[in-house]
Amino acid sequence: MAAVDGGEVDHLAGERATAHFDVDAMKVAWAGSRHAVEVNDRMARLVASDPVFRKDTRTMLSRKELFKDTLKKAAHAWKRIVELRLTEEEANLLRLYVDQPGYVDLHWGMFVPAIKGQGTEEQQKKWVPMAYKFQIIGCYAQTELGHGSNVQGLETTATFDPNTDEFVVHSPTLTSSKWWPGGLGKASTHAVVYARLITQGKDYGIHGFIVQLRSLDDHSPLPGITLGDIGGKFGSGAYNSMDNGVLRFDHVRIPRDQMLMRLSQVTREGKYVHSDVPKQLLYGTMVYVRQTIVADASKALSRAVCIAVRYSAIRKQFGSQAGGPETQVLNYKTQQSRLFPLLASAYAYRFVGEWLKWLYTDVMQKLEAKDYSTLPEAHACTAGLKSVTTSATADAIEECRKLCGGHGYLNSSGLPELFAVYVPACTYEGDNVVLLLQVARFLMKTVSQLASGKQPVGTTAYMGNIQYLMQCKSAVNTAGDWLNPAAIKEVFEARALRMAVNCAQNISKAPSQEEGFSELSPDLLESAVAHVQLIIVTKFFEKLQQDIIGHGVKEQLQNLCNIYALFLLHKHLGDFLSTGCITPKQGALANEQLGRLYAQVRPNAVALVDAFDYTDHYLSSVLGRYDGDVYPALYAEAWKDPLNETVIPDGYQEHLRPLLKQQLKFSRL
Ligand SMILES: CCCCCCCC/C=C\CCCC(=O)SCCNC(=O)CCNC(=O)[C@H](O)C(C)(C)COP(=O)(O)OP(=O)(O)OC[C@H]1O[C@@H](n2cnc3c(N)ncnc32)[C@H](O)[C@@H]1OP(=O)(O)O
Ligand SMILES: Cc1cc2nc3c(=O)[nH]c(=O)nc-3n(C[C@H](O)[C@H](O)[C@H](O)COP(=O)(O)OP(=O)(O)OC[C@H]3O[C@@H](n4cnc5c(N)ncnc54)[C@H](O)[C@@H]3O)c2cc1C
Repeated sequence: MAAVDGGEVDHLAGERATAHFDVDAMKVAWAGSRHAVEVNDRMARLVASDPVFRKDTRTMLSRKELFKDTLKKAAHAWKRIVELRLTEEEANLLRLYVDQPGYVDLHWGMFVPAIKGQGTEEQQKKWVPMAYKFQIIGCYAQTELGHGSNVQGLETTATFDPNTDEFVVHSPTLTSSKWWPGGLGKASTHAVVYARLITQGKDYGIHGFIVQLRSLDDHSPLPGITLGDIGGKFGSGAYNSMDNGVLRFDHVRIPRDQMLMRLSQVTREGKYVHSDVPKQLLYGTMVYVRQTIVADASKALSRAVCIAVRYSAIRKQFGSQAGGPETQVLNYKTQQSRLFPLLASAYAYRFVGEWLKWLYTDVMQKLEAKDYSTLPEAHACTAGLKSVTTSATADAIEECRKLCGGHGYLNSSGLPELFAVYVPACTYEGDNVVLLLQVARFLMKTVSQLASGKQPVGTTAYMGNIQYLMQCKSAVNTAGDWLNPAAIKEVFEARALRMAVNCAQNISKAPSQEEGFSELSPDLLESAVAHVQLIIVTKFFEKLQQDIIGHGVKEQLQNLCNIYALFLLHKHLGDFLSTGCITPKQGALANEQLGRLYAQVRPNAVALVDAFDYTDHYLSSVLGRYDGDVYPALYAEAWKDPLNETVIPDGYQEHLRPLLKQQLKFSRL
């Protein structure tokens, strides 16, 4: 029996009516422009209305069915992109709303950018058009079974043979097997492979090579190549749609011109020539993707928050007096204090992601003009923001699941799958701890340069104010004083600088810089987090300085910005107190102010998540439905489970009936 009574429409109408701001204008602030709202909306609806892109039974598919479904969706998406002559912007959004990890993510997200970033113009002319037309499918094969974080430790070799003008690509050990590349397992025909370049008997370290893996006629692996999928991953559905792969080379020959030669070259004679560019540009594709991952964090977090806010407005528990209505769980202060900082974080990550995109574009333009001065900062910002936003988002999705009580644990809530898909973001594209240590290294370098009088710039410019920031005391006297951006910025700057200087001083006491860094690494992580949080807070304040249009929009964003900053202050109170930036009393005032801000957000909460403008298809959650008609949807969804296809379950005859009918009795009974 699967029938349910029909629900009423828009159970959240009352919530929407209490909003104090123009939701359409907030959509523009969130998306970045009116054009962005329009194109997002159009692509989301295009996907939602196409039956091929349905995903409501995804978690019930077997791995093989899921993978085939992913191939079907990718091919259909491509067909629609071509038929409708979509622009690159539209095509990217269409893929985003299809919302199923697959080989295309790595093809467009890493294979093409690697060739564009590290290939010569000639190589780009040859390979990029084929990739753009899907005549070849590519992946990014860097990580190996034995080494991922330590890129310099990769073992795969590419040895130049001057007799044939070829490289011989080889996997010398089991641990040198490529392991993890998405799209490699079953779909890719080509890969950008990272391997140690050996020529004239010398090892020149890691370089990129384009290697064909599979026949373009029948998709079979080429001679000398062993490859396959690495196996099932965390969660049902989720990232199992992706064919993360294993790859081994047995002396596979490729032409010399398939080494990506923009940064360094091997001549016909086998001479190694390095161009006049920093060798770290080899890591350029990772920097590019880390930047996109920050924007993705706000997407994933806002989805989870949208589900949790809408459901919390529908769900009622306790508080009924004499048969009166129960209390919406969103009215509980504990629910607000857990949920609203996540709502604020979604907005914060959205705006810092926007800024990071700008920074990345700016750095790329400078690189074109052979100005490499901003590369270290770009690396530190992308690494740090990738790390902080993905860790917080993964935790936040799990918190949203708990905020939805028992129903959050159902696949139909959308939250388990969202978590399972999202959580590897803390590991891929650089383990979050490894990346934070890169930020710490950058900070220690900056601190050491302060002594020599070098003025720090960009996101470390605040460190130049060292005389003041090392000794300042917050002047906050009332809870309301914490609404002053200057008061917040000052304590975040002082905390970050003091933590960095403390680390630098303690490192200098160690026998060597290296030993000191290693010994102090847990503190260095916290110092890096403090610096990155300062960046996020600062960029939110800077966003508020921009021209923000629409009734009440700026006020809402101000509230969210203050919540984001004061929530961090409350969470990391120990840092602020131990560095002497604030007093315990000031910490308590910040908390008092937070409570007031939550009360101001409460009537706007549903409208603030509506501003994300997500379709029900994209949210994929019975709890997060736009109309709030949760219970009939939950009820109907249960009946779709394969277990409910029959009234009597498979296995009854073999295992249940004999048990129920058994004559044997325990002697003691
Ligand atoms: C719209 C498109 C979206 C597509 C998104 C698709 C998503 C699909 C999902 C998943 C894809 C996942 C793909 C992957 O995971 S690919 C593999 C990623 N692997 C890693 O990230 C490895 C991490 N490790 C490293 O990056 C490096 O090994 C390292 C940790 C940085 C250390 O490198 P190394 O040993 O060479 O260097 P040092 O620490 O000694 O540093 C030397 C100096 O170089 C500077 N540096 C390091 N990295 C960079 C960089 N990227 N850019 C610029 N500069 C860099 C470092 O700061 C040192 O500088 P110094 O001045 O101190 O000498
Ligand atoms: C879903 C998914 C998709 C992926 N896709 C791709 C892909 O398309 N292409 C590709 O090439 N790779 C891919 N990867 C691989 C990914 O980039 C690596 O797994 C990642 O870089 C982490 O490296 P690792 O696995 O070697 O972790 P490890 O470095 O082995 O990490 C293990 C632990 O050691 C710690 N650790 C490591 N080094 C240090 C240090 N110096 N100091 C302190 N702690 C340390 C880490 O913090 C972690 O806790 C993917 C991985 C996943 C999970």
